[in-house]
Amino acid sequence: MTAKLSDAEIETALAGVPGWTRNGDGIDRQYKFGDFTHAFAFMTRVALLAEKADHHPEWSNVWNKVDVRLTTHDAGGLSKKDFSLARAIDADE
Ligand SMILES: C[C@H](O)[C@H](O)[C@H]1CNC2=NC(N)=NC(=O)C2=N1
Repeated sequence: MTAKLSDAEIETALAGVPGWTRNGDGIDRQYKFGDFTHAFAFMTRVALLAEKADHHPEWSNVWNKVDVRLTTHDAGGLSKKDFSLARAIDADE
């Protein structure tokens, strides 16, 4: 079982993922690209990172924008896995 982080732990972890915003039990970030194909290529890369981590985003895509939300369903809130995947996504940009 993945441990749910406390508010204090979340605040500390947020410092390591600039650009992400906490909203309730998740963290959110919007990515904008030059066009749809670049947005979709990003989604493909993230899909591979998610599979490798066995931790998957809640996300939507409209043309050149991708809205990503990370939360841990098994924990019912934010866990270390969310911040780890956020860092992996941003390291891959
Ligand atoms: C069985 C599988 O390992 C689990 O369902 C994984 C898959 N990906 C997941 N992704 C996210 N965001 N939260 C989870 O709790 C989760 N659990």
